[in-house]
Amino acid sequence: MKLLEIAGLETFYGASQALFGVDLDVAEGEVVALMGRNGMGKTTTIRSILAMTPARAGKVRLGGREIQAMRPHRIARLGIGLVPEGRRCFPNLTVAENLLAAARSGRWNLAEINRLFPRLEERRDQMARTLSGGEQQMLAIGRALMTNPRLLILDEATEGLAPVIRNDIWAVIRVLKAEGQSILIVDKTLSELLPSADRCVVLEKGATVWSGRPGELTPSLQDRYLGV
Ligand SMILES: Nc1ncnc2c1ncn2[C@@H]1O[C@H](COP(=O)(O)OP(=O)(O)OP(=O)(O)O)[C@@H](O)[C@H]1O
Repeated sequence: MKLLEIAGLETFYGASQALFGVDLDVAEGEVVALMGRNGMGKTTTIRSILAMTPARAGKVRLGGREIQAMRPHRIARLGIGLVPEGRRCFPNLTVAENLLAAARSGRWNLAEINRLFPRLEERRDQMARTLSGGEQQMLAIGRALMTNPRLLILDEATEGLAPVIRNDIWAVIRVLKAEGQSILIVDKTLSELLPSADRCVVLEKGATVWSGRPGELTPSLQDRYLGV
């Protein structure tokens, strides 16, 4: 069953069109990599799924229900957890307060997040603004999971982080995948992204131009669609 279905998405920033027909599906339990060079529309697609920048044409369905005309907070409540680019948390709340502020009942609660991210438990009473970049990213992922989303969306979750922290984050993504969490993920490091993805969707100039399994994304396709 398809959890997320996007068809013919077109999105504008003012008069400037950014998306020209994005098609994308995420099945239950699937990890889908949303790919493409800089500026091809990955973040805009994510913003349109959540109606942060609403689409002007096309359909977005979550669990079969059309959501493109809904407000962002309502879409989030229907079960989409976003880890946005730039890892926004409440700087003047503690780690535990940040997590609890996002809580909705389900598999993920404070104890389970602490088990997933032992570093967050060690820092539970620290203000979020005092965390390192990597810890803030863990907190952002923890916050999204605390909403117990049907679909988790990660936009450049490992960007700018030290290798050891990136490894921790990829390990968590593998745990989530093994548990059947549906995930839509944008990440620039193909060597880390491809082994975790079930399927890839490639955007070029705001439109879907290729989709398939990671093993089908040959070096020549990578060069054509993702090379610099
Ligand atoms: N706030 C904005 N106002 C106007 N144009 C924008 C805005 N944000 C993005 N765009 C434009 O929309 C297009 C798609 O950008 P988007 O950020 O979605 O790409 P991306 O694939 O996520 O790129 P990156 O990998 O650099 O984050 C680009 O041409 C970009 O310049």
